[in-house]
Amino acid sequence: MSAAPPDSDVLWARGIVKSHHGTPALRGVSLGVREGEMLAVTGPRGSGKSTLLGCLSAQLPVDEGEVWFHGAPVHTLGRSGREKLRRERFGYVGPEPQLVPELTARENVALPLLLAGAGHRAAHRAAGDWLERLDVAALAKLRPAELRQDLRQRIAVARALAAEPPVVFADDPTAPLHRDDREQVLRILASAARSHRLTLVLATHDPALARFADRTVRLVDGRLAADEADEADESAESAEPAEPAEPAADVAVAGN
Ligand SMILES: Nc1ncnc2c1ncn2[C@@H]1O[C@H](COP(=O)(O)OP(=O)(O)OP(=O)(O)O)[C@@H](O)[C@H]1O
Repeated sequence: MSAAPPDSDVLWARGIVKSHHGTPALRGVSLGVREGEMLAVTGPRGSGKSTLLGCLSAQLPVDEGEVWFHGAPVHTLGRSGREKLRRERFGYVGPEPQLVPELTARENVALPLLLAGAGHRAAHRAAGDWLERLDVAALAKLRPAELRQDLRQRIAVARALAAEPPVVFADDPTAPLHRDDREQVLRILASAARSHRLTLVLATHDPALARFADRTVRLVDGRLAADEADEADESAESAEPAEPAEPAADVAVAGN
């Protein structure tokens, strides 16, 4: 029997099972992500965080279970449907900055806007604005090979946000950054998400970074830790909109 996803959830997953070449990575994960929410997925190395983000962001097909985006099934899409969904609706920042080497920083950031149909001038103006927000405007004309990895990552963050997709996935996005820079980049991600009402799903094994989120779920060995699993099961079974998340007491980031 299959209940419909709650209207309040922009992303909703039930019973996701996923293995990599026979190695189980997710063993039945159910959760909902509310619109405009910043959700942190924490857990030790190898607990399945990247795999979960891969399944939610339509990069990886699930072996079993369901993934829904705005009430439409993702788990039934083929490769090209998933690619289209990713291109048009999702932003993604991985642990390694992946930029197009032939393009300048500004061209890299403008790319998703151009693919979304923006005009050249508007795309480049918006790209310049995002580079400025990430404190890398001075690097606009440089190519990735001319830049340090932490600076490339700032550009990758600008690129993920530039087209203001409804959902941004950030998989350990601060990994290549110096400790002092991590908080700043996280703040920029969080404040961009809040001011533009983007939904942000952040994987990190650093609890200090998870405090930026509205809500945290913890994966252990491919499963949600007990309290979160209970909550997710209830939500999946009842298909009722869940209560708004209580922000953690130490959430330090304000709206903008
Ligand atoms: N491409 C792959 N091929 C084989 N096994 C994989 C692959 N990707 C992940 N795994 C395995 O799946 C499990 C979950 O990995 P995953 O990368 O999702 O965890 P993670 O919590 O994101 O880890 P980390 O914090 O180190 O990034 C681990 O046992 C990992 O070794």
